Amino acid sequence: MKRVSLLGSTGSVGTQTLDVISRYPDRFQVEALTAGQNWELLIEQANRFRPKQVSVASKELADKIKVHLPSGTVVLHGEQGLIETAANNDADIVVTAIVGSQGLKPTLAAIEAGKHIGLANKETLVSGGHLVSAAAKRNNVKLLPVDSEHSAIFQCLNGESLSSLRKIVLTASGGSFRDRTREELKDVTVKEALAHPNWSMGAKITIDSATMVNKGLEVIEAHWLFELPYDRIDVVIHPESIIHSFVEFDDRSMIAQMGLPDMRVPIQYALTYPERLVSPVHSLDLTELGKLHFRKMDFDRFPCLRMAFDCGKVGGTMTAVFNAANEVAVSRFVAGDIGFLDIEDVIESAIGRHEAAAVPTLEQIEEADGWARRVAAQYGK
Ligand SMILES: NC(=O)C1=CN([C@@H]2O[C@H](COP(=O)(O)OP(=O)(O)OC[C@H]3O[C@@H](n4cnc5c(N)ncnc54)[C@H](OP(=O)(O)O)[C@@H]3O)[C@@H](O)[C@H]2O)C=CC1
Ligand SMILES: CC(=O)[C@@H](O)[C@H](O)COP(=O)(O)O
Ligand SMILES: [Mn+2]
Repeated sequence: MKRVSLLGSTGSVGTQTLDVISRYPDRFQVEALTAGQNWELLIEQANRFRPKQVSVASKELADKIKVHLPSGTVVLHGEQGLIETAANNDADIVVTAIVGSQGLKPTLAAIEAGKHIGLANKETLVSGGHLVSAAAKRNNVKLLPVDSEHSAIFQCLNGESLSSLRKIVLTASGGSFRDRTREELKDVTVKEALAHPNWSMGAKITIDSATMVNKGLEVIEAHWLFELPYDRIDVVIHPESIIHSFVEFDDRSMIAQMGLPDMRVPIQYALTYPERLVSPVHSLDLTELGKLHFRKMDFDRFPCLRMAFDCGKVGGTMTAVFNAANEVAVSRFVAGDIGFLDIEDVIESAIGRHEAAAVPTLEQIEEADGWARRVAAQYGK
């Protein structure tokens, strides 16, 4: 029986993780669940999966839900609640399905407590990749990728010698606006940005996909997960999201992982690795599909991806600044406060003014993150 703590159980990855878990009641036990604001769904989940701990964003919400939970379920809240549910229980694996750099501290706490990580929260590695990577090694903890591209690469590298790996190639759908020119992006709406062509996901990552920030975060995530320099990480546009990523070896063999775009596949693989269990996801019929398409990445059309590569190469606190500025910019865009193209200007204004600290401590990362949030909040005011 594998015991699972799930941070962000009410979100897109969180609910799909519970869907996977519910199909294998003899294999999984839910140890802890956490939500932000969606207390009603959390109550439903807690009564179904009977975790020992739950956590919500605030004390107010914790007080509100107490009476609706199974007896014996401990209710926590805030940052400390996330850290407790990540580290202070009997979980074997913590699935980080929470959004944003707030995932960093609980992830580090889980690793220090010796728990394996099913890593969906890419912002964690973008903000503090070197800390997470070092802690995982020190504690002999596995970082099992949930992000579809990284799961794909992880699967392609199964049993392979990393010394003969030439490069990895992340595929990018191009997001909601992939066929629009920059001129046509000026007045796009939040509703249009939220209409991803292939994946149904939370709002923040869907906007990130449209700006290509998502691929930028994924490049940095891949740098830490697979310990590769940035010049051995490529990105190509693949509009169908059928090939989830691929790798090339020294002998020029390429191995790709493919399947219909459904997050339950990488989620399940992270939970059951190295086993492969039956999944409810439909088979991919390549004859029905007929063709797959690939295009060179256009860094002028998608400047956020160029910025992500540049920040990754600078390293230190620069990637945390990139991430934090983007988080604020996306919230402001969704709130109708700035336009779609302002997102890249917000990021540029923060990274352009930041003096990166190399090999930062957690405190330095938090400081840089907070600074970038203030700069991004002030943009245009
Ligand atoms: N969705 C996808 O298919 C994929 C997502 N990812 C990554 O996985 C992560 C989650 O994405 P996704 O599921 O789409 O996001 P969602 O927005 O759907 O879900 C986010 C989750 O985080 C919780 N949360 C938000 N703020 C807080 C807070 N202050 N305190 C505690 N919990 C909080 C939300 O709670 P509530 O809703 O209750 O407020 C919710 O459970 C992201 O890092 C994303 O980049 C990676 C690959 C694919
Ligand atoms: C499902 C998943 O892993 C997302 O990160 C997805 O890949 C977004 O797609 P694009 O960023 O390629 O549009
Ligand atoms: Mn992805």
